[in-house]
Amino acid sequence: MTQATTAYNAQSAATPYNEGVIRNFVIAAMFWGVVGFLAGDFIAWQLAFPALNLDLEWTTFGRLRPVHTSAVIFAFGGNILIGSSLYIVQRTCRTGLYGGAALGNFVFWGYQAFIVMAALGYVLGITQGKEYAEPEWFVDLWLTIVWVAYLTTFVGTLIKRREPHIYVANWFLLAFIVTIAMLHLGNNLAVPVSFGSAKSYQLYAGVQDAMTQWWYGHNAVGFFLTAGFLGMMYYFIPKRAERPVYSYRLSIVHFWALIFLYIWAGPHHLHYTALPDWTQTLGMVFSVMLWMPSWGGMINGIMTLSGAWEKLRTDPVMRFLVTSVAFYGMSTFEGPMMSVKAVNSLSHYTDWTVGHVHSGALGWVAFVSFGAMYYLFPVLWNRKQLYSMRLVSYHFWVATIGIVLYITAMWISGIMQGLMWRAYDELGFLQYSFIETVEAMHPYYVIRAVGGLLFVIGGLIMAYNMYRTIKGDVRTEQPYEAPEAVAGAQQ
Ligand code: HEM
Ligand code: HEM
Ligand SMILES: [Cu+2]
Repeated sequence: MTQATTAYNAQSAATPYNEGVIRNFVIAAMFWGVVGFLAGDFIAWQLAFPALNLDLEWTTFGRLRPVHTSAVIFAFGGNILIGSSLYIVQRTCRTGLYGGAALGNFVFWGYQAFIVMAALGYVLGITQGKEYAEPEWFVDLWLTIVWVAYLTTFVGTLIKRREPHIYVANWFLLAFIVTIAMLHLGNNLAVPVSFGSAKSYQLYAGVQDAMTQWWYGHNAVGFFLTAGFLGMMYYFIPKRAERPVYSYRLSIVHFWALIFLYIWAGPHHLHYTALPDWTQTLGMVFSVMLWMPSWGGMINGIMTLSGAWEKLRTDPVMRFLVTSVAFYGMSTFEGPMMSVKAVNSLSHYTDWTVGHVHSGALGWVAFVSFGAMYYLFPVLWNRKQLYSMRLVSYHFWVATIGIVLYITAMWISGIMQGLMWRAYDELGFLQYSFIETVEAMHPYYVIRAVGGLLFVIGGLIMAYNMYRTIKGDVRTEQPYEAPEAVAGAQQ
């Protein structure tokens, strides 16, 4: 350990960081992660074998699908985002949480209550039917209160910082918090039928409603699934690699470019709909431009490792972090390509979209979270090291194979689906009936579900490793037995 880090640790030991709250968020992320992955794999098997709908209204694909998407995005992703943002803001500002444990715990329990209310609602059929914004008005109101508390504790901590500079990770995290608040309010303007009723109607109608919904949906990707996780990347990769960010200037340039461009790209979800054509073209153009700042982020993340590439071999936690950035690069190349109208006319409504989603969701969002969580376990529970580096490595490979199976199956089935839908015979009739295209998907749905199963198994390996680390156990193993570089990086 260098002298500088020793000095830093001595100082941080004297600073009252609130870590109990962070520990809760990390445990919750692990728990909801496993729940969300299981739900995802279950609906994947349902698509392959419809009998698994069990003929009960509560267990149909239609009701369980939003349980999956909300569990992985808001419960798993949300908990690790809020948890690590409150960790990062304290460390980089060298001060404790504004509002202390009381406000932090309110945010924690309030957020869990939101998740439970949302999920129960879906299973019971209470939904406003907007993708990624399914919860009804009363759940939305509750989330608004919790989110304001979250914003308060984050900004309050920034304001009372003891470090003059606001580190760039906090810029991304603040952009995430503020923009999600704006999207949530804008997209959920609805009037309940009565105060006793769970049902509400949107203020907008028709194409305005669609545009508002995809302004929201697209920017939920941009600010929940991207900006927030970039904040995590900017903290955990340099920490774990023990090197500074490759280019601080690039981080600032791509920050402003990203937030400016993302907001305009929503119409790429509504190509060839009733949306005015110029709006679709605008969305397409901004999406293609978005490729550049996205790759700026990727380059910055990966190049931070320059001079320390051997860590990819020696440190499986680093492997998670860097692979996640590579997947980020891949999905942000695929996205702009799919935004081009000619490509979208083939990909839209097909499994290609689902494959794109999961290369971003599994490869980027989940992997960067896994890396951050493996970093945090020993730090938050005051352990010298993880229980087992070997298990981290197994998790990495099992999950990576799972992702590859998932996205390659979806590329093939998606493109096949698109081509079959547009195939005409020599008389000008459609060559395939819809059910024939559904039958053709079957083998790929099985492959995807097997890939998903591997991803779930990886999650369970991680949960076990976490449990043993918290208990304070250390597994005797080679070659990862407390290598000095790795143990040092965990301080
Ligand atoms: C075990 C891992 C996973 C499996 C097996 C899985 C499976 C599925 C399935 C079968 C669907 C429905 C696709 C359809 O309607 O045709 C879906 C949708 C979705 N999943 Fe996952 N998923 C997994 C993990 C994740 C994670 C970790 C995230 C996010 C962080 C995620 C985000 C989504 C989203 C956003 C959708 C909606 C996609 C769309 O509407 O195009 N999934 N998932
Ligand atoms: C430059 C970046 C990106 C662009 C331009 C982009 C573009 C697109 C396009 C064109 C679609 C298909 C719309 C359709 O035909 O219905 C799509 C869907 C989607 N993308 Fe991306 N994408 C990008 C990055 C990402 C990343 C990094 C993630 C995940 C972390 C992601 C998550 C999603 C989701 C969840 C959907 C499905 C929405 C739905 O229909 O439910 N995207 N994206
Ligand atoms: Cu989009």
